[in-house]
Amino acid sequence: MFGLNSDIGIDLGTASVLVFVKNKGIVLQEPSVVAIDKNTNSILAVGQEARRMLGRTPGNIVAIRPLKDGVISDYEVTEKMLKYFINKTVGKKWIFKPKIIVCVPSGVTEVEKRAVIDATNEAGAKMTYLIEEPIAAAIGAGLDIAQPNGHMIVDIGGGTTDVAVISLGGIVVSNSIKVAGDKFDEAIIRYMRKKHNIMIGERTAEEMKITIGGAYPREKYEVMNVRGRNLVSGLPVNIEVTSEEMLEALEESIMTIADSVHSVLEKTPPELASDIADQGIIMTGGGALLWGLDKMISKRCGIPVRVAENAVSCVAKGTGKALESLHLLESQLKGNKGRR
Ligand SMILES: Nc1ncnc2c1ncn2[C@@H]1O[C@H](COP(=O)(O)OP(=O)(O)OP(=O)(O)O)[C@@H](O)[C@H]1O
Repeated sequence: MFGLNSDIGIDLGTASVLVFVKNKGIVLQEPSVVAIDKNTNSILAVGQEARRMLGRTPGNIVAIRPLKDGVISDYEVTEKMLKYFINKTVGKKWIFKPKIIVCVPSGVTEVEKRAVIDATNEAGAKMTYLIEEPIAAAIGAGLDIAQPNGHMIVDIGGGTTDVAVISLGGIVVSNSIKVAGDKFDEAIIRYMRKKHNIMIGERTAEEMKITIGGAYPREKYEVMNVRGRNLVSGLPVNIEVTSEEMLEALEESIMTIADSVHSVLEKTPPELASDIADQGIIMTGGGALLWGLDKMISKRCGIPVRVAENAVSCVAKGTGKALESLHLLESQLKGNKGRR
């Protein structure tokens, strides 16, 4: 427990949830997965423990990812998951309920924003504020976004890729697409089915992406032994897959992301575009760690690209920093009072 009045920042992601507690830093990082007993509708596990059950549950148990494409797809389960993580980080007994800042992708609709605010309020917030992911990512990456200077952030998560040009603390041009880490995994699953007649699970696909996946040719081939089920015989098989094959599997999704960056650059006012050309593009989010993605985007756009330090935790860190200056931001952030 972290005291009786700990305001918190939450990176409520499709793949993972990170919680930042004021004066403590990031105290929780867990997968956004909840395991539920269908017979009793009770929660069996949340986070890491529930993730281990994905694809491995008997009939009465379902392991659910309640967010899809960066937004809430199962409201009730999201609320339960949030409640669990909030209790885990600030304890169950508050004298004062915490103020909570939650990140949302830049393209979300008013209805989607409302769902995040309501779920967070129901989970126990005194007041919920929303911050756009690229702004949080930029702050977390250590950029001084308050200056009249253009920065480009490409935040690649599990469900969404947010591309934004930021200046004077606000977003000038942006684009949010539903192509990110999850789509990479789906592309690998499709590739394995088509090319090798093998069915693999989500977790295997993610492991392949992290181990041998890439967006740019490597100097030396990497090989991975992959286990799946042969679609013809129905039996388990082992095959070797190379990093070259992964380039083919991921090409379409990678090009969609590179095109999105390119199109935002095309719409960027010239002064800001020249700032970005000087300083380079900053990539954040877990998806930014895909091998060679920075090189690939740099080649496509002709601008240097670098992956931020601790790319996965930038958004949560930025949310935390916003929390520290909540009194200054209160008028800018979209807020809503908790109901209880
Ligand atoms: N080393 C790596 N190489 C490639 N992909 C990676 C690596 N590490 C993590 N990822 C991918 O990053 C994605 C998760 O990133 P992150 O935690 O930033 O997403 P999120 O904030 O939950 O999602 P979103 O912002 O879209 O809601 C997953 O698809 C994961 O597989």
